[in-house]
Amino acid sequence: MSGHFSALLRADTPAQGPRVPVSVLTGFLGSGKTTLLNQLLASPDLSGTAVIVNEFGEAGLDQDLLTAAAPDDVVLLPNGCLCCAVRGDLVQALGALMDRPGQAIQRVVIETSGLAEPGPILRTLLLDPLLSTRYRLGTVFCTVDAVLGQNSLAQHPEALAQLAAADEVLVTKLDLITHPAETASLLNCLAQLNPSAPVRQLGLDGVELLRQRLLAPRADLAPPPAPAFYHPVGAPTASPRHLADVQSFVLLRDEPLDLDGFAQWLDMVVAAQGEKLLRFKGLVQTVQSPEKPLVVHAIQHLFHPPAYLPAWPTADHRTRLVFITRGMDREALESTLDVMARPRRRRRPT
Ligand SMILES: Nc1nc2c(ncn2[C@@H]2O[C@H](COP(=O)(O)OP(=O)(O)OP(=O)(O)O)[C@@H](O)[C@H]2O)c(=O)[nH]1
Repeated sequence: MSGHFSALLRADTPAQGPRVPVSVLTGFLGSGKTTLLNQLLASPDLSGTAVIVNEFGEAGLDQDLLTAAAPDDVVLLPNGCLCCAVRGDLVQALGALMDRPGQAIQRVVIETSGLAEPGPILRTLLLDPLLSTRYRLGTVFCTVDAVLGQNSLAQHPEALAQLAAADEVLVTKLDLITHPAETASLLNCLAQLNPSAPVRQLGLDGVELLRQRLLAPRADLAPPPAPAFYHPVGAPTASPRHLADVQSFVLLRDEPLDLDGFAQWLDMVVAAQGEKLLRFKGLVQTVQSPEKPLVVHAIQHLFHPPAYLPAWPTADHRTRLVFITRGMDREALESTLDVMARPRRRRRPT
């Protein structure tokens, strides 16, 4: 039986056992969601946690970067933003998780895309007749980057919507702040924009606190009335209005890239078009270390230190460079990458 009517019929059946909490981890592009989840999932007492990862773009990398999770416990919903194109997929994924054989799911964490507006996702979780008999909303966490967060809130309405939806705000990357005064203005801004959400400045104890919240989420709540930023029930929600000028694409390369050439190319890209770059992440196969993928992250114009994974997470060893941009020229990126990062041929001695 499938379809809307049968879903409603099944929803009349009393729920079997307690409902599984679904926490939502949102936060703007590159604010540290995957990093945080990896730290959390390394904890043995969080086994039984299923993770639904949504990425904006044609090819996600987060499932490969979530190294601490058991592969079967990660469901990837690529190619869109959970609040728009793939909401039906979310309902389906949650349904399938509940029905799957093996160890029962204890909790679910949804990592939204960094461009998702969480309101419609929360509405789906709370109001979908089938889901609400089996799942309940846990905590909505929002990560905010201590360095770039204030700028993102000012520039990107998606970041504001994410903050507004949060039950708890998690400030990440405090280690990159040299003077505590630098965060004062951000904290003030967060308190004004969402006064009801406690702000946690994430250090090691912050992750521990989060672990506790996932193990013992708040009590089973009746669905609250829809806040103003939710779409009214029945209204069309599929229009990705906020994403109209955002493009995502992935550059794939079968051949290993020259590391120095790749680094120069990336520097050039950021120098020339950095203001159009929202997010870049890549798994790179280099000529110098083909067996270990180099993980590269840039958030807007800011690079994080690149790191090598000990091994490729899957059999796919191709270089994958994921861009999320507002108006970057893909063709120019493709052609300059090929010129600058092409493996250098050794000259034969004459
Ligand atoms: N120094 C520092 N770097 C961090 C911290 N948290 C995350 N990062 C780095 O920030 C970059 C982006 O982190 P991710 O965890 O991928 O961010 P994300 O929010 O999942 O990114 P999207 O999925 O693209 O939205 C990576 O290079 C991380 O290593 C932190 O607390 N301190």
